[in-house]
Amino acid sequence: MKAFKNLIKRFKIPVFAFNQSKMEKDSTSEDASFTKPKTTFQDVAGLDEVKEELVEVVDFIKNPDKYRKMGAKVPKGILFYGPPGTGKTLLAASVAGESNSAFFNTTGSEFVEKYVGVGAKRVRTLFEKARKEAPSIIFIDEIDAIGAKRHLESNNEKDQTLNQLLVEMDGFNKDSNVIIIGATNRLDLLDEALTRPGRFDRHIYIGNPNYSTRYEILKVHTKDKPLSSEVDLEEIARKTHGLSGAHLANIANESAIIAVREGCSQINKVHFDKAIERIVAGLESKNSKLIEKEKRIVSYHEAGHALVSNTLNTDPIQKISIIPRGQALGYVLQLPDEDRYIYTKEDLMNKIKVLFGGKAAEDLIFNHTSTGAKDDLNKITQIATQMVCEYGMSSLGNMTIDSNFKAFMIDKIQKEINSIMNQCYDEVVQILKDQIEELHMVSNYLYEHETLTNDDLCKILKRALS
Ligand SMILES: Nc1ncnc2c1ncn2[C@@H]1O[C@H](COP(=O)(O)OP(=O)(O)OP(=O)(O)O)[C@@H](O)[C@H]1O
Ligand SMILES: [Zn+2]
Repeated sequence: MKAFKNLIKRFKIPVFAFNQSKMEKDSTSEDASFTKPKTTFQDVAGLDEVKEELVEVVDFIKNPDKYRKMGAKVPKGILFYGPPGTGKTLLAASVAGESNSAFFNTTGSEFVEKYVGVGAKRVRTLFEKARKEAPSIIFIDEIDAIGAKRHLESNNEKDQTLNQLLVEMDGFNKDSNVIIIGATNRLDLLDEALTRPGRFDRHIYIGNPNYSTRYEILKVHTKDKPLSSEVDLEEIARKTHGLSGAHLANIANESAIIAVREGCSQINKVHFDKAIERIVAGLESKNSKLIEKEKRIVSYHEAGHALVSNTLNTDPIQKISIIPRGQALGYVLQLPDEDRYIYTKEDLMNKIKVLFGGKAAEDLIFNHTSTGAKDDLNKITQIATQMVCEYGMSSLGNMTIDSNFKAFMIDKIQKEINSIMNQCYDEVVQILKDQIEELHMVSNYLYEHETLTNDDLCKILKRALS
């Protein structure tokens, strides 16, 4: 038994999943306990853009006067949203660690009680305590448990709890130096009262990690573990597309446990493979070949969007990713250069063409389309319909067609919509055929790196020219 314990120690297998060893309990008052985490931004791998934003928050907590003198508004509420296990709690703890604040780690469901008034009282106590211990960070995980839209279900107790939270946030003394960080997997479920300016008004998306971030996360979680020399973390990062940071932490931990079980003194490649298999099998029955194939398809799909957008000189692409996000397979983040309210016919046609870029690329390369184009097709149909029925941009002439009229003209409308869509689609296919080499290059880049910025795209296209 002693030998086993020593092995556990050697592999640094944590007894608690969360970095408990880095936390010091300072208080155990039943209703509102807090810790002083030692977690820093260094414990959070990747997520550089998010950390950059949070550095400012940390500075604010440390030097509130500097900002107040300038009349700058205190950030009060920050909302992290995105899929589970992506480091939201870890980030909140690291803000507390970096700023040496008291960390109140709570969950929305803790406040939801059977008895009316109990949740509200808990919120009150929590804020009182946080103000007393300031600077403090109040972290509320699964904030949707109390902050879901109020009209969806009438629950007196929940409403009271949410109201109390709003009252506390509004009543914040400007000098109190308490920051609340909420986390949710579903931003869309939250009551607008919570997300409006002055409350949780900074929304930060935290998504699943890309290849290089997965590599960094693996490094963090194996740093104190004895790895045998043939273990290749880059290869493991490549194999774990679509997994979250929590999954990766789990894989590192699981492989250590397997190594202990097998009586080995180091963690080897086989241990990792077994651990990956176990974690992935627990998630879905997909085998890795299927995942690879999907990844190929999505890479071409997103590369198609990007190339068409670039060719037509529409709003520049900010970032493309093939990491699944919600229902969409991959996504293209396109930022308009300026806020626009008026679009010409050409603008709208271009929008349709960029949207067709994904489907056209799939058709061209694989000779068939996946279900991943559904979202694009929805948008295309909507724009084309508006062009015909609302903006007078078809050969039906300068007229708007309301729903009464539509029933009589449905065939004609359909014909116009089809003609717009076909014209756009054919042009897009031609654009992609003309740049088939570029399409392969961009797609390969995406497959490998999983994200692509506008700069990356420009570099690839320049290389294609030379
Ligand atoms: N970027 C990262 N760097 C290092 N470790 C990470 C990272 N992301 C996740 N982890 C690991 O995954 C564990 C779980 O992450 P965390 O609890 O912060 O996720 P979460 O987004 O709050 O999840 P949930 O939505 O389920 O509450 C962390 O304790 C850490 O070990
Ligand atoms: Zn698409």
